[in-house]
Amino acid sequence: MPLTLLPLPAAEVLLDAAFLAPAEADVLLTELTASVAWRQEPIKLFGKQVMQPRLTAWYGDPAATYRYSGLQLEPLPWLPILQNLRERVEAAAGTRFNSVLLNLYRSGQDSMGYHADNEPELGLAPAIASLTLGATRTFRFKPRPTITAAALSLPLTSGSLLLMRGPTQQNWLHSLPKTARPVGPRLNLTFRWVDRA
Ligand SMILES: O=C(O)CCC(=O)C(=O)O
Ligand SMILES: [Fe+2]
Repeated sequence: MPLTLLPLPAAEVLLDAAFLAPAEADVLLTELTASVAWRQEPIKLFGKQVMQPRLTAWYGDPAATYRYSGLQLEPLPWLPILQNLRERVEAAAGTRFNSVLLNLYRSGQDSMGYHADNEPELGLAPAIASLTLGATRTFRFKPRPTITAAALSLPLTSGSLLLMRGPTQQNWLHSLPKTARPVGPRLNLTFRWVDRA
C-alpha cells in the first residue's frame, strides 16, 4: 500500500495503514521487545525529576547524537533487524534516516504528552517516519498557535507507517494519550535524520 496524504492543513502527514503485514509486525514486536536495550529515563517535569511513562532506546549512526526532553542520547549501533527496517522505511519515505528512537508503551498507562519534534538537530522541516507494532493506540494532533485548525485523532494499527514532514512540526503538536481500555504493549519506532548540533 502507498503512503496517503491526510487532510491536515499546514502540514504534510502521510499514512500507510498496511506498510507491514500483521504477521510480520507480530514477529518484529516479539523480537524487538526482547533484543532492544530498553531503558526508563528520568525527565524534568515542572522542575521535578520523574520517570518517563514508557521505555525508550536510541539506535543510529555514530554521528547522530541527540538531545531529547533534556537528555543527551548517544546512539547504540544498528541491530540487523533495525537496519533492515531502516532501509525499507527509507525506500517508502524517499528520505534517508540516520537514527531511530524506539518507544515501548507497556500498557494503556504508558503514554507520551503533547510535543513537537522540533529539537535544533532535527532542522526546520524534519521528515520523521513512525512505525507502529502491537496494540492499536490513538495518536493525536492539535494545532499550535501558528494556525487555526481542528484537532485530529488517528488510530495507529500494527504495521502502520506514519510520515510527518514539511511544516508539520512547526504548526502541530502530537501525543499518544493513556487509555483506560485494556491493551497489550505497543512498540513504536520513529526514524529521524539528526545533524550534529
Ligand atoms: O508513539 C508514537 O506514536 C509517538 C512517538 C513520538 O511522537 C516520538 O517519539 O516523538
Ligand atoms: Fe514525536
